[in-house]
Amino acid sequence: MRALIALGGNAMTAPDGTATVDAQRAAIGTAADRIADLVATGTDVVVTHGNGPQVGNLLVKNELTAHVVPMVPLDWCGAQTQGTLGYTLTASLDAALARRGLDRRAAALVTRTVVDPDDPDFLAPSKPVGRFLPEAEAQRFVAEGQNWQDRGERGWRRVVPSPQPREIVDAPAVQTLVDAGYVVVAAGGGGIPVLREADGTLTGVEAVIDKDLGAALLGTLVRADVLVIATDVDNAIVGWGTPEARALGRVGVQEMRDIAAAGHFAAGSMGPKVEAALRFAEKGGTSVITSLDRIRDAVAAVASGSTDDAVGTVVVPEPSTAGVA
Ligand SMILES: Nc1ncnc2c1ncn2[C@@H]1O[C@H](COP(=O)(O)OP(=O)(O)O)[C@@H](O)[C@H]1O
Ligand SMILES: NC(=O)OP(=O)(O)O
Repeated sequence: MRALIALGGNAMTAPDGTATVDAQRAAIGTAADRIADLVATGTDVVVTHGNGPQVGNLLVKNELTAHVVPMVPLDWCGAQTQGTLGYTLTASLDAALARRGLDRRAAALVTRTVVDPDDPDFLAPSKPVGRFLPEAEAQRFVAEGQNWQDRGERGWRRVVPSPQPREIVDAPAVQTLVDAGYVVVAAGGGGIPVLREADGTLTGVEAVIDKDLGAALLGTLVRADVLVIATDVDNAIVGWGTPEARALGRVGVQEMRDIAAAGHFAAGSMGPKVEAALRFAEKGGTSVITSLDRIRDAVAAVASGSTDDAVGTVVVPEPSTAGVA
């Protein structure tokens, strides 16, 4: 069994999104334990992770210090987050694997993802990054030409272009590492966005790819059996925030496409997770959207062919009646 685990914000920062070093280390330590539990079952694991808070914070640091040291572009900031988070994740994973007496090691790979220069998101940025601010403060930055969006209860957040991932340049290297027995950390932040020039060379582009969409593509390319999107809720919910809310259990791709088209999943949060789950399942794999604590049970349920709805929202290639978990 091969699993691609996509770690969400709660696995990378404090529950309120605080991205201090201690908060990140603590969250990543917990995530590493859950992943090591899965590795202990004999599953091959590739891990990918978000970088929204971290890359947004780096962008701010860049801008604030531009009068002292040279600015670097957003794709460099993304690469830096892959480095720092890869370093922290591999350290925590190695320790968690060793605590379980497993003779396995982690390796992190700087990963590039090709995007389309004509992607419409370059003109209408949609990816929230960095910290939340009250509207009045956000409007000051809007006046300076930045793009900010109202993200609901927690306030406003800066948005940057988020083109679709088209090709993961380093997928063959990920495949080689996982085949060799490594727990591989790859395509962090969806991968560093690059354009493929006419002569075949790659040029970085200022954007942040959605990590769940990157995970779906990488999962297909490394022939994962299951894509697990680990977040802070147990299921995708139909009627989210309404009295009719119900948790989705096992659901077929066509039915899930119809539910998504009806607008049940918010853009910038559950929306891309459901889209990623669908893309992976449409290529023949099984996708699960669940909470971090359930990843081992979710993979076990998929491996055994169980229809247990309690493991999360399971999107399967074949048609199925939408179940209530
Ligand atoms: N229909 C929905 N079902 C479940 N959660 C939803 C839904 N719509 C929006 N959400 C929100 O999506 C959040 C998960 O997305 P996000 O915060 O982007 O995750 P992560 O940081 O783990 O990648 C949940 O905490 C929930 O607040
Ligand atoms: N790149 C990305 O999707 O990061 P988050 O999951 O942290 O938003």
